Amino acid sequence: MKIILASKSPRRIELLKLLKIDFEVIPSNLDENIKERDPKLLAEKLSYLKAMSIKKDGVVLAADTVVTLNKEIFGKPRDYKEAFRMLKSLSGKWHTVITGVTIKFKDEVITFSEKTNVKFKNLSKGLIEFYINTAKPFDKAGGYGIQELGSVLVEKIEGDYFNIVGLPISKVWDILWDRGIIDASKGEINK
Ligand SMILES: Cc1cn([C@H]2C[C@H](O)[C@@H](COP(=O)(O)OP(=O)(O)OP(=O)(O)O)O2)c(=O)[nH]c1=O
Repeated sequence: MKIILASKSPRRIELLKLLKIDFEVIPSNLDENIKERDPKLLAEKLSYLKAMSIKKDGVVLAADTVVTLNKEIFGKPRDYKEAFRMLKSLSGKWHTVITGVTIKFKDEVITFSEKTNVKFKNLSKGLIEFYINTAKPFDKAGGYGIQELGSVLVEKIEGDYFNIVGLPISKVWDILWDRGIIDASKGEINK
């Protein structure tokens, strides 16, 4: 069965490539403005809506990542000011990155979410300014990307690194493997 990744995110494409499976990319172009204040439910609902918006036959995989601090949700910053405010409030604290995932099969839909905790260093004004001007993190939840220059903002993490980048690939793998979507015969000797 063909796997369809419903995402325009270059990071998700790269992460799914790590699994060495064939897939097609069809971005969902969903309007992400929905009314939901609970971060976990928001990430799960958006991933569900993204998956459901793809009408083509196949196993559809979609995800949504949000950053949350004390129940406040940080999506993608609209501009410099908002990115600065986000990074300033994340400075020196633990926050949580939640990625909601939906996998739609022919007769089953699975939605779940994965949480990873991230502790930021104390960030000086100069470092935050340098980071925003250099990395321009306006397409990233929370205003940073741990996989690039954002790595220098981070002191430690607790949980799945790949979940922060946008897809908890180990859990996604288990779901596909358990349902026989991955061609296990590839692992046979001499094949
Ligand atoms: C926290 C964090 C987020 N991100 C990214 C992952 C997501 O691409 C983005 C959050 O936006 P999303 O709305 O989850 O995804 P998207 O709009 O980029 O792509 P699509 O809806 O088509 O799948 O932030 C990083 O790349 N690194 C990080 O460290």
